[in-house]
Amino acid sequence: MDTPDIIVIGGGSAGAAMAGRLAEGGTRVLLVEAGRSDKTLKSRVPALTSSVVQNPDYDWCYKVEPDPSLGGRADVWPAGKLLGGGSSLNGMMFIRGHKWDYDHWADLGASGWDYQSVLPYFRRLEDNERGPDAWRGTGGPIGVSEVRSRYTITDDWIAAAEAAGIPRSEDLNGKSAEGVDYVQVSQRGGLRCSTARGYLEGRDYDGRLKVELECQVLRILVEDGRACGVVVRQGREERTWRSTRGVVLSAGSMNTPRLLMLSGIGPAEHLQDMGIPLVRDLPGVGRNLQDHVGTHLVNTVSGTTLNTDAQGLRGALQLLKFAALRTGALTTGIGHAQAFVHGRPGLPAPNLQISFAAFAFDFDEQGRLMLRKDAAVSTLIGLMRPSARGRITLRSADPLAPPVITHQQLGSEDDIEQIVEGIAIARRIMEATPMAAQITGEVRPGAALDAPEALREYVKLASIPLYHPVGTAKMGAAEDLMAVVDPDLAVHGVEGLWVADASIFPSLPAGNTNATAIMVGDKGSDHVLKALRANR
Ligand SMILES: Cc1cc2nc3c(=O)[nH]c(=O)nc-3n(C[C@H](O)[C@H](O)[C@H](O)COP(=O)(O)OP(=O)(O)OC[C@H]3O[C@@H](n4cnc5c(N)ncnc54)[C@H](O)[C@@H]3O)c2cc1C
Repeated sequence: MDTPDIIVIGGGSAGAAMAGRLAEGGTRVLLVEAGRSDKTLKSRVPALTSSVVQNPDYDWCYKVEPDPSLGGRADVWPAGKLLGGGSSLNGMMFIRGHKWDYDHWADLGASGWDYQSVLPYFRRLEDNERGPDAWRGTGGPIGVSEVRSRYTITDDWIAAAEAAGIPRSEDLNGKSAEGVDYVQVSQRGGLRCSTARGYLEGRDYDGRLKVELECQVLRILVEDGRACGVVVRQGREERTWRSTRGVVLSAGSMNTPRLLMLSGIGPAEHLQDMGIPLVRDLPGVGRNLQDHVGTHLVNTVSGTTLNTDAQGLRGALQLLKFAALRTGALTTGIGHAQAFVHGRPGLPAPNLQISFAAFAFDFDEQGRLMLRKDAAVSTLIGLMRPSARGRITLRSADPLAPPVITHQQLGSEDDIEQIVEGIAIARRIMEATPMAAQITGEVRPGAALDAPEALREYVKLASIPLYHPVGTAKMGAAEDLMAVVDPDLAVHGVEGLWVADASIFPSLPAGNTNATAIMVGDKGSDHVLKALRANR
């Protein structure tokens, strides 16, 4: 390909969708991805996810600053560094979020991103095993399937949740995102269906799409106020690639603000401190960082769970099952059933995601995460609308230096209180029929931890980030000084530059963020195509 029309930076959940759809729409696209190919069993076989997460060959492994709200812990935040990005290493839970979330985006200034406007894109991006209806789609690039690692105890958990008063949802991605149901996963035929697989694999769109791997963009070239190319590092070489119509930045919530700032687009004062010449003062770049946070309830149980299935001969049987039928333990994602609930009255939408898995992890003596050896289940109580807002800044002007990530997962006493309320709901499910008869113990927090104050302390120490960073280049109206892109995803004040990834979310949706990021890439392509047609 000669000079492309558009360069897309980052082939992750949103970027691969963006690049595929732009090429489908007649645009000549160069997709530049820092990571390697996702065509490896480690990514494709669902249960091998743990071999890519926190593996620097496939993961950016960002170390955040010590978080005072988590007792000063400095966690490592994983982020996909391979084609497909997060969609190639995540837990594969496929969930869109609540109607209210998108109507709220529109209220925050993202006009044209209300629920009715995003729904057609959620439908067109998926190939839903449950079939189509007014809310769900078939024939799209992303396979959405039922969990193929089925355990009776998951059915029992759903029944117990109903007995505890949580209504059964027909489809949490359908008419109502409230109640309890099985998880759906982004898989096709028992293998992970990343955006690399869904939008790119085996397709070059009649020569209109070229993908460069292991090629890290160092900065975006802006000349006379217009984005016209990128400076990249491939191997030891540094080079410049130009495009005729512009650049789409889809490098994810940590790298998108980093690249904007390295290119002179961001808070003027910070750029001056870093010695980077200012191209456009946008104070919102890197601000508004949000992430879900959650705490686990872990129970030992009688009967079979994935933990016991992973041992010895049973483990061998699971291997055979996977090889022959693409079912069983090796197809597991991070959750098997889930409930979206209102933890307290008066909320416009559920504030808690309670995810159940028919397995549980523990830490070994070196502090590494290991599957427990006994039959155990885990319930993750996730806070859907945490109050904290963090920040991404540059460490230096060195484009290879990791960014500084400053965040407090638990931003207020009320955040902690909501999780404590969620633990009470999760415990009530375990005490309900038919779960109660199978519970042999509570490992975490531990039955002795019952008093509210003790539980609050537990939440502060045991909560974990859910790896859903969003919002660091937020979309908003022109009059919102902290908005980085407008509702067409165009960067304020720079021609020919768009952002499409989770960084543009004005706020967190209720649920894991991959499906929403893909929707942003897919819908975003229509905004870019519209702009290209208008400026012909
Ligand atoms: C461990 C983990 C588990 C998760 N589990 C789930 C789940 O079960 N369900 C769910 O819905 N969500 C889950 N998520 C979240 C979800 O995967 C992300 O929200 C989503 O992938 C974000 O998409 P994105 O397009 O914004 O960024 P990404 O998918 O991260 O894409 C960014 C891409 O840009 C590339 N890139 C970055 N910088 C450069 C550069 N300078 N030059 C070139 N390329 C660059 C990256 O390598 C990457 O491929 C999980 C995330 C993680 C990390």
